Amino acid sequence: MKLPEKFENKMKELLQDEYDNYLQCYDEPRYYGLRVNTNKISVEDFLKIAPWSLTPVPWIPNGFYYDGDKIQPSKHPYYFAGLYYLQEPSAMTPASRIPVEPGERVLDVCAAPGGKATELGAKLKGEGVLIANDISNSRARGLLKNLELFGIGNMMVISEEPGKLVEYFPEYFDKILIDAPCSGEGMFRKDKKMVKAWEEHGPEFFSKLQRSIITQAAAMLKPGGMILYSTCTFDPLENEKTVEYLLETCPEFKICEMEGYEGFCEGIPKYVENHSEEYRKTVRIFPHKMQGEGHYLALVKKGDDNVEGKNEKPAKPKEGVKKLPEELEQFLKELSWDIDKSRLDIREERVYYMPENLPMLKGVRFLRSGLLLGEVKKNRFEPSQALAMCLKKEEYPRILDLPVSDDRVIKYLKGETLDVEDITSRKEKGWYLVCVDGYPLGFGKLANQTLKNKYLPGWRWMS
Ligand SMILES: C[S@@+](CC[C@H](N)C(=O)[O-])C[C@H]1O[C@@H](n2cnc3c(N)ncnc32)[C@H](O)[C@@H]1O
Repeated sequence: MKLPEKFENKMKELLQDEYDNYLQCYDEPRYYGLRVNTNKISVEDFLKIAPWSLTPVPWIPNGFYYDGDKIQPSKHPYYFAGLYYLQEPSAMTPASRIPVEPGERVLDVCAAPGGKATELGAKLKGEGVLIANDISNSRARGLLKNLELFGIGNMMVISEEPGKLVEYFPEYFDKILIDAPCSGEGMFRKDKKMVKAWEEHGPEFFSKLQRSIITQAAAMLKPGGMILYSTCTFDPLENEKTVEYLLETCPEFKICEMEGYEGFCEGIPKYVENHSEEYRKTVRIFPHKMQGEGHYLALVKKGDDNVEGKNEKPAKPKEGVKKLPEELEQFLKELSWDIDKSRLDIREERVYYMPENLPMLKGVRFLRSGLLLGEVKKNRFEPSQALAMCLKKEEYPRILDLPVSDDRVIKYLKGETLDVEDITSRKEKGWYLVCVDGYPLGFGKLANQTLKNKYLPGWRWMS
Protein backbone atom coordinates (compact mmCIF):
# COMPACT_ATOMS: atom_id res chain seq x y z
CA MET A 1 0.00 0.00 0.00
CA LYS A 2 1.35 3.43 -0.97
CA LEU A 3 1.50 5.77 2.03
CA PRO A 4 2.17 9.53 1.76
CA GLU A 5 5.85 10.31 2.25
CA LYS A 6 5.13 12.96 4.88
CA PHE A 7 3.18 10.39 6.90
CA GLU A 8 5.94 7.79 6.58
CA ASN A 9 8.56 10.23 7.82
CA LYS A 10 6.44 11.16 10.80
CA MET A 11 5.86 7.53 11.72
CA LYS A 12 9.59 6.77 11.46
CA GLU A 13 10.30 9.54 13.95
CA LEU A 14 7.46 8.38 16.22
CA LEU A 15 8.25 4.67 16.19
CA GLN A 16 12.01 4.67 15.61
CA ASP A 17 13.25 1.06 15.37
CA GLU A 18 9.69 -0.32 15.55
CA TYR A 19 8.79 1.33 12.27
CA ASP A 20 9.42 -1.78 10.12
CA ASN A 21 7.17 -3.89 12.37
CA TYR A 22 4.49 -1.26 12.03
CA LEU A 23 4.78 -1.27 8.22
CA GLN A 24 4.39 -5.05 8.10
CA CYS A 25 0.88 -4.68 9.54
CA TYR A 26 -0.27 -3.32 6.21
CA ASP A 27 0.21 -6.83 4.75
CA GLU A 28 -2.03 -8.36 7.41
CA PRO A 29 -5.83 -8.50 7.27
CA ARG A 30 -7.98 -6.08 9.25
CA TYR A 31 -9.89 -7.23 12.33
CA TYR A 32 -13.65 -7.48 12.65
CA GLY A 33 -15.29 -6.99 16.02
CA LEU A 34 -18.66 -7.52 17.70
CA ARG A 35 -19.64 -5.97 21.05
CA VAL A 36 -22.38 -7.53 23.14
CA ASN A 37 -25.20 -5.25 24.34
CA THR A 38 -25.06 -6.05 28.04
CA ASN A 39 -28.21 -4.01 28.57
CA LYS A 40 -30.12 -6.80 26.81
CA ILE A 41 -28.09 -9.96 27.37
CA SER A 42 -25.15 -11.09 29.48
CA VAL A 43 -21.96 -12.09 27.67
CA GLU A 44 -22.38 -15.59 29.07
CA ASP A 45 -25.92 -15.97 27.70
CA PHE A 46 -24.93 -14.46 24.37
CA LEU A 47 -22.13 -17.01 23.93
CA LYS A 48 -24.68 -19.80 24.50
CA ILE A 49 -26.84 -18.66 21.57
CA ALA A 50 -24.27 -17.10 19.18
CA PRO A 51 -24.14 -19.33 16.09
CA TRP A 52 -20.56 -18.38 15.10
CA SER A 53 -17.09 -18.91 16.41
CA LEU A 54 -16.04 -15.83 18.43
CA THR A 55 -12.69 -15.02 20.05
CA PRO A 56 -12.55 -12.61 23.01
CA VAL A 57 -10.96 -9.19 22.52
CA PRO A 58 -8.64 -9.48 25.54
CA TRP A 59 -9.00 -5.89 26.80
CA ILE A 60 -12.79 -5.55 26.30
CA PRO A 61 -15.00 -7.70 28.56
CA ASN A 62 -17.92 -7.74 26.08
CA GLY A 63 -15.90 -7.57 22.83
CA PHE A 64 -15.19 -10.41 20.37
CA TYR A 65 -13.39 -10.95 17.07
CA TYR A 66 -15.21 -12.70 14.25
CA ASP A 67 -14.13 -13.78 10.81
CA GLY A 68 -15.58 -11.05 8.63
CA ASP A 69 -14.55 -12.83 5.43
CA LYS A 70 -16.75 -15.80 6.29
CA ILE A 71 -19.70 -14.53 8.30
CA GLN A 72 -22.00 -11.53 8.27
CA PRO A 73 -23.45 -10.98 11.77
CA SER A 74 -25.42 -7.97 10.49
CA LYS A 75 -27.60 -10.47 8.59
CA HIS A 76 -28.87 -12.32 11.61
CA PRO A 77 -32.11 -11.86 13.61
CA TYR A 78 -30.10 -11.28 16.79
CA TYR A 79 -28.67 -8.16 15.18
CA PHE A 80 -32.23 -6.94 14.61
CA ALA A 81 -32.92 -7.70 18.29
CA GLY A 82 -30.09 -5.28 19.20
CA LEU A 83 -28.01 -7.94 20.93
CA TYR A 84 -24.71 -6.58 19.59
CA TYR A 85 -22.97 -3.81 17.67
CA LEU A 86 -20.33 -4.41 15.00
CA GLN A 87 -17.25 -2.36 15.78
CA GLU A 88 -13.53 -2.45 15.10
CA PRO A 89 -11.92 -3.78 18.33
CA SER A 90 -9.70 -0.75 19.15
CA ALA A 91 -12.74 1.50 18.70
CA MET A 92 -14.38 -0.37 21.59
CA THR A 93 -11.73 0.98 23.97
CA PRO A 94 -12.86 4.60 24.70
CA ALA A 95 -16.37 3.69 25.94
CA SER A 96 -14.96 0.79 27.95
CA ARG A 97 -12.38 3.02 29.71
CA ILE A 98 -14.67 5.89 30.79
CA PRO A 99 -16.20 4.91 34.13
CA VAL A 100 -19.93 5.50 33.56
CA GLU A 101 -22.37 4.52 36.32
CA PRO A 102 -26.18 4.12 36.11
CA GLY A 103 -27.91 7.41 37.00
CA GLU A 104 -25.20 9.69 35.62
CA ARG A 105 -25.54 12.45 33.04
CA VAL A 106 -23.41 11.54 30.06
CA LEU A 107 -22.60 13.43 26.86
CA ASP A 108 -21.13 11.96 23.69
CA VAL A 109 -20.11 15.07 21.74
CA CYS A 110 -19.24 13.49 18.36
CA ALA A 111 -21.43 10.43 18.55
CA ALA A 112 -22.51 9.30 15.07
CA PRO A 113 -23.04 6.54 14.08
CA GLY A 114 -23.12 5.46 17.72
CA GLY A 115 -20.37 2.88 18.18
CA LYS A 116 -19.45 4.41 21.51
CA ALA A 117 -22.80 5.98 22.42
CA THR A 118 -24.50 2.56 22.32
CA GLU A 119 -22.02 1.25 24.90
CA LEU A 120 -22.37 4.38 27.07
CA GLY A 121 -26.15 3.92 26.96
CA ALA A 122 -25.84 0.24 27.87
CA LYS A 123 -23.65 1.18 30.87
CA LEU A 124 -26.34 3.58 32.15
CA LYS A 125 -28.81 0.65 32.39
CA GLY A 126 -31.79 2.91 31.80
CA GLU A 127 -30.95 5.35 34.64
CA GLY A 128 -29.70 8.91 34.17
CA VAL A 129 -29.42 10.40 30.71
CA LEU A 130 -27.31 10.07 27.59
CA ILE A 131 -27.10 13.08 25.31
CA ALA A 132 -25.71 11.94 21.96
CA ASN A 133 -24.70 14.77 19.64
CA ASP A 134 -23.25 14.96 16.16
CA ILE A 135 -22.87 18.05 14.04
CA SER A 136 -23.95 16.14 10.94
CA ASN A 137 -27.70 15.79 10.79
CA SER A 138 -27.60 12.91 8.30
CA ARG A 139 -25.11 10.96 10.45
CA ALA A 140 -27.20 11.72 13.55
CA ARG A 141 -30.11 9.86 11.92
CA GLY A 142 -28.03 6.68 11.84
CA LEU A 143 -27.05 7.37 15.44
CA LEU A 144 -30.71 7.56 16.46
CA LYS A 145 -31.47 4.24 14.80
CA ASN A 146 -28.55 2.52 16.52
CA LEU A 147 -29.51 3.86 19.95
CA GLU A 148 -33.13 2.78 19.46
CA LEU A 149 -32.07 -0.64 18.20
CA PHE A 150 -29.94 -1.00 21.34
CA GLY A 151 -33.01 -0.30 23.49
CA ILE A 152 -31.73 2.96 24.96
CA GLY A 153 -34.66 5.17 25.97
CA ASN A 154 -33.13 7.60 28.49
CA MET A 155 -31.53 9.68 25.78
CA MET A 156 -31.60 12.68 23.48
CA VAL A 157 -30.12 12.80 20.01
CA ILE A 158 -28.96 16.31 19.14
CA SER A 159 -27.33 17.81 16.05
CA GLU A 160 -25.56 20.99 17.14
CA GLU A 161 -22.23 22.76 17.30
CA PRO A 162 -20.81 21.82 20.71
CA GLY A 163 -20.30 25.57 21.38
CA LYS A 164 -24.05 26.09 21.27
CA LEU A 165 -24.64 23.28 23.76
CA VAL A 166 -22.53 25.08 26.38
CA GLU A 167 -25.34 27.64 26.83
CA TYR A 168 -27.79 24.88 27.72
CA PHE A 169 -25.60 22.49 29.70
CA PRO A 170 -23.10 24.52 31.78
CA GLU A 171 -21.31 22.16 34.22
CA TYR A 172 -24.13 19.66 33.71
CA PHE A 173 -22.46 16.35 32.86
CA ASP A 174 -20.74 13.75 35.04
CA LYS A 175 -18.94 12.15 32.09
CA ILE A 176 -18.20 13.32 28.56
CA LEU A 177 -16.80 11.30 25.70
CA ILE A 178 -15.12 13.13 22.81
CA ASP A 179 -14.37 10.74 19.98
CA ALA A 180 -12.97 13.60 17.98
CA PRO A 181 -13.09 14.13 14.23
CA CYS A 182 -9.47 13.44 13.24
CA SER A 183 -7.13 12.80 10.33
CA GLY A 184 -7.76 9.04 10.69
CA GLU A 185 -4.16 7.80 10.30
CA GLY A 186 -4.95 4.78 12.46
CA MET A 187 -7.57 3.64 9.95
CA PHE A 188 -5.39 3.63 6.80
CA ARG A 189 -5.21 -0.18 6.83
CA LYS A 190 -8.93 -0.71 7.44
CA ASP A 191 -10.10 1.88 4.92
CA LYS A 192 -7.81 2.96 2.07
CA LYS A 193 -10.03 5.99 1.33
CA MET A 194 -8.76 7.55 4.56
CA VAL A 195 -5.38 8.21 2.89
CA LYS A 196 -6.99 10.44 0.27
CA ALA A 197 -9.01 12.25 2.94
CA TRP A 198 -5.78 12.79 4.97
CA GLU A 199 -4.14 14.43 1.96
CA GLU A 200 -7.04 16.90 1.81
CA HIS A 201 -7.37 17.59 5.54
CA GLY A 202 -4.43 16.63 7.71
CA PRO A 203 -3.56 16.97 11.41
CA GLU A 204 -3.31 20.81 11.38
CA PHE A 205 -6.87 21.11 10.14
CA PHE A 206 -8.28 18.73 12.75
CA SER A 207 -6.16 20.03 15.61
CA LYS A 208 -7.99 23.39 15.55
CA LEU A 209 -11.36 21.66 15.64
CA GLN A 210 -10.29 19.35 18.46
CA ARG A 211 -9.03 22.23 20.59
CA SER A 212 -12.30 24.02 20.25
CA ILE A 213 -14.38 20.87 21.00
CA ILE A 214 -12.34 19.84 24.05
CA THR A 215 -12.57 23.28 25.71
CA GLN A 216 -16.29 23.51 24.98
CA ALA A 217 -16.77 20.07 26.52
CA ALA A 218 -14.75 21.18 29.56
CA ALA A 219 -17.29 23.95 30.19
CA MET A 220 -20.14 21.40 30.18
CA LEU A 221 -18.47 19.10 32.72
CA LYS A 222 -19.28 19.23 36.43
CA PRO A 223 -16.38 19.72 38.81
CA GLY A 224 -15.20 16.22 39.68
CA GLY A 225 -16.43 14.92 36.31
CA MET A 226 -14.35 13.16 33.67
CA ILE A 227 -13.72 13.51 29.94
CA LEU A 228 -12.43 10.72 27.79
CA TYR A 229 -10.79 12.15 24.68
CA SER A 230 -10.01 9.77 21.81
CA THR A 231 -8.87 9.81 18.20
CA CYS A 232 -8.03 7.18 15.63
CA THR A 233 -4.87 8.91 14.52
CA PHE A 234 -1.16 8.92 15.45
CA ASP A 235 -0.15 12.56 15.04
CA PRO A 236 0.91 14.09 18.41
CA LEU A 237 -0.67 17.39 17.39
CA GLU A 238 -4.10 15.72 17.54
CA ASN A 239 -3.28 13.65 20.62
CA GLU A 240 -0.89 14.66 23.42
CA LYS A 241 -0.87 18.26 22.21
CA THR A 242 -4.68 18.53 22.29
CA VAL A 243 -4.63 17.33 25.90
CA GLU A 244 -1.83 19.80 26.64
CA TYR A 245 -3.97 22.59 25.20
CA LEU A 246 -6.83 21.63 27.53
CA LEU A 247 -4.55 21.51 30.57
CA GLU A 248 -3.09 24.92 29.75
CA THR A 249 -6.48 26.52 29.08
CA CYS A 250 -8.26 24.88 32.02
CA PRO A 251 -5.60 24.16 34.67
CA GLU A 252 -8.14 22.54 37.00
CA PHE A 253 -7.92 19.42 34.79
CA LYS A 254 -5.52 16.57 35.47
CA ILE A 255 -4.71 13.38 33.60
CA CYS A 256 -5.96 10.12 35.14
CA GLU A 257 -4.75 6.56 34.88
CA MET A 258 -7.11 4.21 33.04
CA GLU A 259 -7.46 0.46 33.20
CA GLY A 260 -4.46 -0.95 31.36
CA TYR A 261 -3.73 -3.77 28.98
CA GLU A 262 -0.35 -5.29 28.09
CA GLY A 263 -0.65 -4.23 24.44
CA PHE A 264 -1.31 -0.54 25.23
CA CYS A 265 1.61 1.90 24.80
CA GLU A 266 2.11 5.02 26.88
CA GLY A 267 1.49 8.54 25.60
CA ILE A 268 4.71 10.31 24.61
CA PRO A 269 5.83 13.18 26.93
CA LYS A 270 8.49 14.51 24.54
CA TYR A 271 5.78 15.95 22.31
CA VAL A 272 4.51 18.40 24.95
CA GLU A 273 6.30 21.57 26.03
CA ASN A 274 6.93 20.61 29.66
CA HIS A 275 7.73 16.94 28.87
CA SER A 276 5.54 15.98 31.83
CA GLU A 277 5.60 12.29 32.72
CA GLU A 278 1.83 12.57 33.34
CA TYR A 279 1.26 12.10 29.61
CA ARG A 280 2.44 8.50 29.99
CA LYS A 281 -0.97 7.85 31.60
CA THR A 282 -2.59 8.48 28.22
CA VAL A 283 -2.79 5.49 25.89
CA ARG A 284 -1.60 4.86 22.37
CA ILE A 285 -2.77 1.82 20.46
CA PHE A 286 -0.48 0.66 17.64
CA PRO A 287 -1.53 -2.15 15.28
CA HIS A 288 1.86 -3.87 15.51
CA LYS A 289 1.52 -4.17 19.30
CA MET A 290 -2.00 -5.58 19.55
CA GLN A 291 -4.85 -6.86 17.41
CA GLY A 292 -6.64 -3.63 16.59
CA GLU A 293 -6.20 -0.44 14.57
CA GLY A 294 -4.42 2.74 15.70
CA HIS A 295 -6.00 4.88 18.44
CA TYR A 296 -5.20 7.39 21.16
CA LEU A 297 -7.06 7.86 24.47
CA ALA A 298 -6.74 10.26 27.38
CA LEU A 299 -8.88 10.29 30.53
CA VAL A 300 -8.93 13.66 32.33
CA LYS A 301 -10.69 14.83 35.46
CA LYS A 302 -11.93 18.31 36.34
CA GLY A 303 -10.81 19.53 39.76
CA ASP A 304 -11.91 17.79 42.92
CA ASP A 305 -14.82 15.54 43.75
CA ASN A 306 -17.62 16.76 46.00
CA VAL A 307 -17.87 20.21 44.52
CA GLU A 308 -21.34 21.18 43.36
CA GLY A 309 -21.74 22.50 39.83
CA LYS A 310 -21.97 26.30 40.02
CA ASN A 311 -23.88 27.21 36.95
CA GLU A 312 -26.27 24.36 36.50
CA LYS A 313 -29.46 25.58 34.85
CA PRO A 314 -32.72 24.79 36.59
CA ALA A 315 -34.43 21.64 35.39
CA LYS A 316 -37.56 22.02 33.31
CA PRO A 317 -40.35 22.22 35.88
CA LYS A 318 -42.46 19.08 36.25
CA GLU A 319 -45.97 19.60 35.03
CA GLY A 320 -47.66 17.12 37.33
CA VAL A 321 -49.85 14.15 36.41
CA LYS A 322 -51.63 14.72 33.14
CA LYS A 323 -54.95 13.43 31.99
CA LEU A 324 -53.91 10.80 29.47
CA PRO A 325 -55.96 9.50 26.56
CA GLU A 326 -57.85 6.40 27.69
CA GLU A 327 -56.11 3.97 25.27
CA LEU A 328 -52.66 5.18 26.29
CA GLU A 329 -53.54 4.87 29.96
CA GLN A 330 -54.74 1.31 29.30
CA PHE A 331 -51.59 0.38 27.38
CA LEU A 332 -49.25 1.79 30.02
CA LYS A 333 -51.05 -0.17 32.76
CA GLU A 334 -50.10 -3.35 30.96
CA LEU A 335 -46.39 -2.58 31.07
CA SER A 336 -44.68 -3.72 34.23
CA TRP A 337 -42.80 -0.39 34.29
CA ASP A 338 -43.09 2.04 37.13
CA ILE A 339 -44.10 5.01 34.95
CA ASP A 340 -43.66 8.51 36.34
CA LYS A 341 -46.50 10.33 34.58
CA SER A 342 -44.89 13.70 35.05
CA ARG A 343 -42.22 12.54 32.59
CA LEU A 344 -44.75 11.83 29.84
CA ASP A 345 -44.76 14.42 27.10
CA ILE A 346 -47.37 14.43 24.33
CA ARG A 347 -46.39 16.45 21.26
CA GLU A 348 -49.00 16.43 18.52
CA GLU A 349 -49.83 12.71 18.27
CA ARG A 350 -46.57 11.42 19.64
CA VAL A 351 -46.02 10.31 23.22
CA TYR A 352 -42.52 10.48 24.75
CA TYR A 353 -41.11 9.31 28.05
CA MET A 354 -38.58 11.97 28.98
CA PRO A 355 -35.34 11.54 30.93
CA GLU A 356 -35.38 13.16 34.38
CA ASN A 357 -34.15 16.67 35.18
CA LEU A 358 -33.36 17.94 31.70
CA PRO A 359 -32.83 21.69 31.47
CA MET A 360 -35.01 23.84 29.18
CA LEU A 361 -33.84 23.10 25.65
CA LYS A 362 -35.80 25.58 23.57
CA GLY A 363 -33.86 26.32 20.37
CA VAL A 364 -31.73 23.13 20.36
CA ARG A 365 -31.92 21.09 17.15
CA PHE A 366 -32.76 17.59 18.20
CA LEU A 367 -33.79 14.43 16.37
CA ARG A 368 -35.21 12.74 19.46
CA SER A 369 -35.77 13.67 23.04
CA GLY A 370 -36.71 10.80 25.30
CA LEU A 371 -38.17 7.43 24.44
CA LEU A 372 -40.85 7.59 21.75
CA LEU A 373 -43.54 5.37 23.30
CA GLY A 374 -45.94 5.56 20.36
CA GLU A 375 -48.70 7.59 18.76
CA VAL A 376 -52.25 8.37 19.80
CA LYS A 377 -54.38 8.29 16.65
CA LYS A 378 -58.14 8.79 16.76
CA ASN A 379 -58.20 7.61 20.37
CA ARG A 380 -56.10 4.55 19.53
CA PHE A 381 -52.59 4.07 20.86
CA GLU A 382 -49.99 2.51 18.55
CA PRO A 383 -46.80 1.48 20.39
CA SER A 384 -43.53 2.37 18.65
CA GLN A 385 -40.60 0.32 17.37
CA ALA A 386 -38.34 2.11 19.88
CA LEU A 387 -40.56 0.98 22.75
CA ALA A 388 -40.46 -2.63 21.53
CA MET A 389 -36.66 -2.49 21.57
CA CYS A 390 -36.63 -1.05 25.11
CA LEU A 391 -38.86 -3.75 26.54
CA LYS A 392 -37.79 -7.03 28.06
CA LYS A 393 -40.00 -10.01 27.27
CA GLU A 394 -41.28 -10.25 30.85
CA GLU A 395 -42.34 -6.58 30.90
CA TYR A 396 -45.23 -6.97 28.44
CA PRO A 397 -48.12 -9.41 28.79
CA ARG A 398 -48.69 -10.57 25.19
CA ILE A 399 -45.68 -12.19 23.56
CA LEU A 400 -45.19 -14.15 20.36
CA ASP A 401 -41.84 -15.81 20.93
CA LEU A 402 -40.42 -17.51 17.84
CA PRO A 403 -37.27 -19.64 17.79
CA VAL A 404 -34.55 -18.31 15.50
CA SER A 405 -35.02 -21.38 13.28
CA ASP A 406 -38.67 -20.43 12.54
CA ASP A 407 -39.06 -18.99 9.00
CA ARG A 408 -41.53 -16.48 10.35
CA VAL A 409 -38.73 -14.55 12.07
CA ILE A 410 -37.29 -13.37 8.75
CA LYS A 411 -40.78 -12.93 7.31
CA TYR A 412 -41.63 -10.68 10.21
CA LEU A 413 -38.44 -8.66 9.73
CA LYS A 414 -39.30 -8.29 6.04
CA GLY A 415 -42.65 -6.75 6.98
CA GLU A 416 -44.88 -9.68 5.96
CA THR A 417 -48.19 -10.62 7.58
CA LEU A 418 -47.80 -13.80 9.64
CA ASP A 419 -50.07 -16.76 10.10
CA VAL A 420 -49.74 -17.54 13.79
CA GLU A 421 -52.70 -19.84 14.35
CA ASP A 422 -50.50 -22.61 15.78
CA ILE A 423 -49.26 -20.40 18.60
CA THR A 424 -52.14 -18.03 19.28
CA SER A 425 -55.29 -20.15 19.09
CA ARG A 426 -56.31 -19.41 22.65
CA LYS A 427 -55.08 -15.87 22.79
CA GLU A 428 -57.02 -12.65 22.62
CA LYS A 429 -56.55 -9.99 19.93
CA GLY A 430 -54.49 -6.85 20.30
CA TRP A 431 -50.85 -5.76 20.33
CA TYR A 432 -48.26 -8.52 20.54
CA LEU A 433 -44.54 -8.18 21.14
CA VAL A 434 -42.78 -10.41 18.60
CA CYS A 435 -39.57 -11.94 19.98
CA VAL A 436 -36.79 -14.15 18.68
CA ASP A 437 -35.62 -16.62 21.31
CA GLY A 438 -37.06 -14.30 23.97
CA TYR A 439 -35.56 -11.01 22.64
CA PRO A 440 -38.03 -8.41 21.28
CA LEU A 441 -37.98 -7.48 17.59
CA GLY A 442 -41.08 -5.31 17.30
CA PHE A 443 -44.87 -5.21 17.56
CA GLY A 444 -47.66 -6.81 15.56
CA LYS A 445 -51.43 -6.61 15.86
CA LEU A 446 -53.37 -9.85 16.12
CA ALA A 447 -56.83 -10.43 14.66
CA ASN A 448 -58.27 -13.79 13.56
CA GLN A 449 -55.01 -15.65 14.22
CA THR A 450 -53.22 -13.42 11.72
CA LEU A 451 -50.57 -11.00 12.82
CA LYS A 452 -50.60 -7.65 11.08
CA ASN A 453 -46.99 -6.60 10.81
CA LYS A 454 -46.02 -3.37 12.60
CA TYR A 455 -42.26 -3.67 12.17
CA LEU A 456 -40.85 -0.24 11.31
CA PRO A 457 -40.67 -0.13 7.46
CA GLY A 458 -37.33 1.73 7.39
CA TRP A 459 -35.68 -1.03 9.45
CA ARG A 460 -36.81 -3.98 7.37
CA TRP A 461 -34.60 -6.92 6.44
CA MET A 462 -33.46 -6.51 2.82
CA SER A 463 -32.65 -9.67 0.91
C1 LIG B 1 -14.74 9.68 14.78
S1 LIG B 1 -16.33 10.10 14.28
C2 LIG B 1 -17.33 9.57 15.62
C3 LIG B 1 -17.57 8.08 15.68
C4 LIG B 1 -18.52 7.71 16.79
N1 LIG B 1 -18.07 8.20 18.07
C5 LIG B 1 -18.72 6.21 16.88
O1 LIG B 1 -18.10 5.59 17.74
O2 LIG B 1 -19.51 5.67 16.11
C6 LIG B 1 -16.36 11.81 14.47
C7 LIG B 1 -17.72 12.46 14.33
O3 LIG B 1 -17.57 13.82 14.66
C8 LIG B 1 -18.53 14.57 13.93
N2 LIG B 1 -18.10 15.98 13.98
C9 LIG B 1 -17.26 16.65 13.18
N3 LIG B 1 -17.10 17.91 13.60
C10 LIG B 1 -17.86 18.03 14.72
C11 LIG B 1 -18.14 19.10 15.62
N4 LIG B 1 -17.59 20.28 15.48
N5 LIG B 1 -18.98 18.85 16.63
C12 LIG B 1 -19.57 17.64 16.80
N6 LIG B 1 -19.35 16.60 15.98
C13 LIG B 1 -18.50 16.80 14.96
C14 LIG B 1 -18.53 13.90 12.56
O4 LIG B 1 -19.76 14.14 11.89
C15 LIG B 1 -18.31 12.43 12.93
O5 LIG B 1 -19.54 11.75 12.97
